[in-house]
Amino acid sequence: MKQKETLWNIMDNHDLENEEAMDDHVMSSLDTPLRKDAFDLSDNEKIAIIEKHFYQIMHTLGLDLTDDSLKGTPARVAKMYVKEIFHGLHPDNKPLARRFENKYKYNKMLVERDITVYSSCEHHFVPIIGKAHVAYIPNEHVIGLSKLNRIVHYYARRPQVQERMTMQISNELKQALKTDNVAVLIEADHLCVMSRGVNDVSSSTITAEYSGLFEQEQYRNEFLGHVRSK
Ligand SMILES: Nc1nc2c(ncn2[C@@H]2O[C@H](COP(=O)(O)OP(=O)(O)OP(=O)(O)O)[C@@H](O)[C@H]2O)c(=O)[nH]1
Ligand SMILES: [Zn+2]
Repeated sequence: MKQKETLWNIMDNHDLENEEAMDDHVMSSLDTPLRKDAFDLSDNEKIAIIEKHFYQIMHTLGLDLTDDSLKGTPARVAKMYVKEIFHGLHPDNKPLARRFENKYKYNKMLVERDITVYSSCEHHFVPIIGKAHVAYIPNEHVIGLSKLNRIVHYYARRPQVQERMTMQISNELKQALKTDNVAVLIEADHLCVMSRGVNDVSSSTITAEYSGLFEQEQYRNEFLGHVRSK
């Protein structure tokens, strides 16, 4: 209890500093807008602060936080935010995609399709659920297949808009693979569109970024053919 109080004091001081830092975005328009001091707190400090705030949200909604089923929820939500669904906000959690020499001289398209996208809408903090299809045509290098999935997951696990997520994944793949020949297509359902607001459960959102050879119709069509074939 003593330790928790100390952490909550850190939060109160931190909030004051944050107000001053609010407009202090340091990154490019493609980066998720994070403040300079985004990484000053440890994961455990963040969890303690979020837990306190989520307790207040539930309390304000009138929920009885002495109830057996509810009392652990603020801590559960806080841990889930920091360790799971917003895990991709911290650059330490970025997957390492070691490059291997393309020793087979494979110079055709590699497509990794149906990669699960589980993200969160940054406007409403509700899920975005869908699939990403990514492809590249190698030059000198290849990376492990699972790294394609990991790169998608890393950028999905943060508050997002689908367009930025698409561009972030595309840029990361270009850097990791040292080629511009990269395609990214994401099809996703936004719970903020389905379960509230306009309440449309049948629409979905498609975004795509084609670079290098994929700007040419021939390669783009081949990619789309692979994505659509089952
Ligand atoms: N471009 C884009 N918009 C998104 C994405 N996710 C959610 N949105 C939209 O963000 C907008 C936020 O608009 P607001 O008018 O401020 O929010 P709102 O009053 O809750 O809007 P409604 O959803 O129409 O009820 C909504 O139109 C959402 O559909 C996304 O990935 N990309
Ligand atoms: Zn939303």
